[in-house]
Amino acid sequence: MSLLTIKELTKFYQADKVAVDHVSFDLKKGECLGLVGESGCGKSTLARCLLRIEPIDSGSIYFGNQAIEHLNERNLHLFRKKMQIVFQNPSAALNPKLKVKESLIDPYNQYKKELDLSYFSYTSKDAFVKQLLEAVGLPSHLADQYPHELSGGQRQLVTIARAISIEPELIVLDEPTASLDVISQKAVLTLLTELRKTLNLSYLFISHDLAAVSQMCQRILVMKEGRLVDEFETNHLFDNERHQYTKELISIF
Ligand SMILES: Nc1ncnc2c1ncn2[C@@H]1O[C@H](COP(=O)(O)OP(=O)(O)OP(=O)(O)O)[C@@H](O)[C@H]1O
Repeated sequence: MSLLTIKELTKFYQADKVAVDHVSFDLKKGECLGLVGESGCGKSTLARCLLRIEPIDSGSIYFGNQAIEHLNERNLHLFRKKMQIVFQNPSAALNPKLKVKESLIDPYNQYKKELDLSYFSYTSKDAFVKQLLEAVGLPSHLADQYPHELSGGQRQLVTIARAISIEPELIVLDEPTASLDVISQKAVLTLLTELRKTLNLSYLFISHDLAAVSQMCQRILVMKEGRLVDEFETNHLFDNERHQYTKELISIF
């Protein structure tokens, strides 16, 4: 069953500069779908468009059976709680003036009226924050610290804890390990794989790193200059019929 279906999505920044060009794909429930391509090819723009963070110029976005491309903010609220994003730079994603526990509780406060949590349970703010930190392997004392007191890897784990706190159905991971050292990268990817199974999540995993994508994902989309040029099951990565650009990406990974 498709969780997300994108049809002919197109986004211009200027009249003559297309960032996303008639992109179509679907993401199945429970899947980790990879999106690779070089810097500037339009990956992040596509992510922001499909989450309705940015307006689109044409095309359709279906979450389940519901077209969401024209919904107003009020009607989008219900869908926003089902879709979360983890950005590349955790320092920019966390408010430096808020303690970790304040950042972690924010999505819960926004959506609590509509939430029906099955994995986490809310008895008190402190107990909820503790569960979230435990879920990503962070010690509970970090709840009272500020982002600048954490390492880059810890900060990214906090943004992941925040994203899973409302048990979304889909998480868009936009280069979630790009700002981390190799050891933290591996830890974050391992954690994300475990969380997907435990919380029954679906991921759109965006990266320029084909090695990381092929390790995490069952299926891969390849983007070049705003267009999807290749789409395949990961076990067909090395097949001969791969697009020339995919072969170029393979040769450098
Ligand atoms: N807010 C914006 N205003 C104008 N042009 C933009 C804006 N955001 C992105 N672009 C342009 O759109 C194109 C796609 O950018 P985008 O950030 O989506 O690429 P990307 O594949 O995610 O790159 P990276 O891997 O470096 O993050 C680029 O040419 C970029 O310069």
